Amino acid sequence: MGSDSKAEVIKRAKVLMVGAGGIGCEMLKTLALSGFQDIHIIDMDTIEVSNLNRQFLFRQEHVGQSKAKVARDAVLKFVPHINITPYHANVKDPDFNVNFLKQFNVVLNGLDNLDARRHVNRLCLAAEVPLVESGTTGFLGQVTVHVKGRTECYECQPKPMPKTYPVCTITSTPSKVESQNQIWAKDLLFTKLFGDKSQENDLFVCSDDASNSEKPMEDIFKQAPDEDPKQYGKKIYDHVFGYNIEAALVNEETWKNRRQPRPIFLRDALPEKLNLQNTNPEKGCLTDDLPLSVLPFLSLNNPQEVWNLAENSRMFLESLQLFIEKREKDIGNLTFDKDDQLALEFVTAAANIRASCFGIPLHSLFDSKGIAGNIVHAVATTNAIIAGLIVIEAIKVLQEDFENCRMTYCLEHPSRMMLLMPIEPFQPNKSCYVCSETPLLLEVNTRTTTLRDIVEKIIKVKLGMDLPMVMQARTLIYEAGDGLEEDVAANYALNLNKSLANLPAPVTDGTMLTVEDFQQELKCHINIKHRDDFDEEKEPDGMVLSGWTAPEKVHMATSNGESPSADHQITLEPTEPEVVELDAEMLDTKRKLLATLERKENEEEDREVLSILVNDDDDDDDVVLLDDHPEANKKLKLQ
Ligand SMILES: Nc1ncnc2c1ncn2[C@@H]1O[C@H](COP(=O)(O)OP(=O)(O)OP(=O)(O)O)[C@@H](O)[C@H]1O
Ligand SMILES: [Zn+2]
Repeated sequence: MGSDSKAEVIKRAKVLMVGAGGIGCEMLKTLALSGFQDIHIIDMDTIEVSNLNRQFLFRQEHVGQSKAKVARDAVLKFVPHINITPYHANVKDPDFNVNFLKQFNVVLNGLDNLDARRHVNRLCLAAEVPLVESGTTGFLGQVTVHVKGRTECYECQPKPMPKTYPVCTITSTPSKVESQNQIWAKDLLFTKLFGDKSQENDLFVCSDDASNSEKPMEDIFKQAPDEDPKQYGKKIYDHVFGYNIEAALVNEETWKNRRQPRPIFLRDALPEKLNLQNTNPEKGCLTDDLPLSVLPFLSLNNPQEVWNLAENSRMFLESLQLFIEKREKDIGNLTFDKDDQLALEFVTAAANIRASCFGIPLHSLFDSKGIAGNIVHAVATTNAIIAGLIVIEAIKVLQEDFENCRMTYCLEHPSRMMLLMPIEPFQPNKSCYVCSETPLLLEVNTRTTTLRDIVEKIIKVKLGMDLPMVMQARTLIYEAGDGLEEDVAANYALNLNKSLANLPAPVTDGTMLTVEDFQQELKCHINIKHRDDFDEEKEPDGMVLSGWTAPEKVHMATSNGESPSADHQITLEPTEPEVVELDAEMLDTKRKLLATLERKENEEEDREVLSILVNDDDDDDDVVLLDDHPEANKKLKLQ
């Protein structure tokens, strides 16, 4: 496609979009309006009410339907004569293998988790298809370009662990991102009970049982004047953790690709005698000096402790009751504040009960405070800008104009008068175990560590392989998968429980293991180094893996979802714009910041795409206006 004109490459391109959420909806619209004719979309999710505020291709009547399919139908309404092929599926399904990917000219990610991003990165490397990767968190975002052999791959550099959390799908599918339950508890339930009651959300959904009740559904959250607060609390409990979950289960489409939740009713969570026990603080015990709290009355004094389901259930009921009895005048005006002790107790309990429904880890009050206090709301405009930049980069890739490809960071505050910071893509990292053959090093006690530890904690979790095969020299010591012969599977099961040194082909100091995942077409080598002792605090796994891109803790709040894209280079600290400049100076010499005032050859073309994404009638579509700039209204050209 190299020497062809832009219009031609766009017309002939076959593109794969992964993710039809916040970024994905914007991206599909921009692709279609830019002239792309053949677009495939994979998304495993169904539409939630909480998506509607920014995933503008979806409407209320689409709730519960496949995102990929509804996005296709919505776009075909305004661009009817193009081909859009939706797949309501997980990109990790074996159908989307390397051969499937090879049919595409470019892959565009609009994902929200590290796991799927790593998987797509590996498929793209194996299929030799360029990848444009993206992520947003609030006002921050980034687009990066990954071309095998030319630029670093998505996994060449460590990924920061986000300290902030996106507002995610908070209604029926919190299977991956644990913070989703905190968001659900504070933004939906807390608000519904104690804040703006008119807020529209999925909480009204009832199972048939509940909807048979005489009261209209809206009334469920309203406490009747003569209603006992305890009874009211029990009713809310059963509604949100029992009937709502039952109702969500009805839509089989939603659970096709994920684990089903279990409804929890109060009678199952709390033995009747505890349920009846009146722990609610006697009015005399509560003084104005102390913050309202249920903790002392339930003897839950350690904020680091994770409460069990019964404790969470009691906390839920007691804190709700206390709100009603002691803070009646605030009700209707409250928004969650992590420093409001009672609110935090309520939100922690509600989030944990919901996590129990979904079989995901619960959090202590302490952790919950961190999570609930650090949630970043998705900003539709950031998604639109990022989607536009993805399309701009995709076009450069299709034209094989790799020289001009840029990784672009969207900042919250201008730095060097720029809100969009373009950076030349980096060279591949020669010691990346994903895109180069460099072996990893694993320090481990080979006498005490089992093969299972290595497979689960290292190969699956750290290296992100799904169906690994492990070889010691020529001996196959483990293989995952369903189609194994019975005796072979039994043999591997035995191996899993053996320590490394006791395997049929012993793994000891100096051994090199070969690990391969056929689906991802990823093979890597692990050199084993025996070590007797490990620091329990710093090395709790009893193993140290070097040479992989471990998550790093940095200040940046990144990514559309739980993990960021390639973003290790810059510390985006909104209150200190100069940080960008300082950090940039420390970058490799090849890593240059580019002055965006400089007009580029392809600026005219980029402008067309940007005008689609900004979607504004005025002809300033191609510019970014900077806040607080001394030269008011000075306009910077986007590169
Ligand atoms: N493994 C996967 N296979 C297919 N689609 C995936 C996979 N992982 C994530 N996705 C999709 O990527 C999209 C990410 O979009 P986005 O971050 O806007 O998420 P969301 O769940 O729609 O919204 P939010 O999380 O902000 O509430 C989602 O629609 C999600 O279904
Ligand atoms: Zn790499």
